[in-house]
Amino acid sequence: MAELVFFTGTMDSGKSTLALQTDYNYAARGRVGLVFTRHDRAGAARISSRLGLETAAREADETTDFGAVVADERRQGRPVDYVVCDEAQFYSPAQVEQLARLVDEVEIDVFAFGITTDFRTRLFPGSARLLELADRTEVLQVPALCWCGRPATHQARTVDGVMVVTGEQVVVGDTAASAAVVAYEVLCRRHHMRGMTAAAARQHAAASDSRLVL
Ligand SMILES: Nc1ncnc2c1ncn2[C@@H]1O[C@H](COP(=O)(O)OP(=O)(O)O)[C@@H](O)[C@H]1O
Ligand SMILES: Cc1cn([C@H]2C[C@H](O)[C@@H](COP(=O)(O)O)O2)c(=O)[nH]c1=O
Repeated sequence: MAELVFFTGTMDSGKSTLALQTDYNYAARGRVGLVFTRHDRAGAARISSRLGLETAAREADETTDFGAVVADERRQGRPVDYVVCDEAQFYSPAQVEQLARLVDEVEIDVFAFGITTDFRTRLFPGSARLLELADRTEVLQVPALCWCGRPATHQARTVDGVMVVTGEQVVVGDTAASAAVVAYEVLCRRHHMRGMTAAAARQHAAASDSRLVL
């Protein structure tokens, strides 16, 4: 029985790595898949993992109709056994519905990978639809950690190192501290709600130390 599975976790929890592994393992057994992504950090039509793997993929944009793409492949005599969708938070709810129909009507497995919430802790529309429709939602097993050591559950956006809570929902970026002006940091809920990034915690600690000295 085909399934729609949503693999989720914070940024940096291994989703793209798992997407690439999933495709590799299915392809190794002779199954034929289509691999999609949207707005990967490495650029259009790429899937990149922080473990160093990177591969070509099909870029899904807002006009992509997954049902039509699969039908087209089949018309040209190419079978499609499964579909891998990375950065699925960026897909529209309508596109997630197309993926669900591929599972139900064409018996194709769909493996979607993405974060659930944005930097304001609000669901991405595509992720909300995946949570609503998936046969299974799997949370990645090795969590990224907040600076305090708790498993991270949310991601903060920083602009020039300072956490922000307003802005466009979609801004492609990385968790690396060396990243450009806009970067992301994974946090536990407690520290996200307090606006306490690692840098803010260090400043807070330094200010407390200097008060003790005075
Ligand atoms: N040098 C490294 N050695 C071991 N594991 C690493 C290394 N660099 C990154 N990773 C692993 O890769 C994970 C991030 O993988 P990635 O697929 O890019 O995540 P996501 O797609 O969820 O953002 C990290 O949580 C970490 O476990
Ligand atoms: C929180 C948040 C993230 N993004 C972007 C930043 C990255 O380009 C991707 C997540 O990639 P990953 O493979 O899970 O690391 O999403 C965004 O656009 N808006 C946000 O609020």
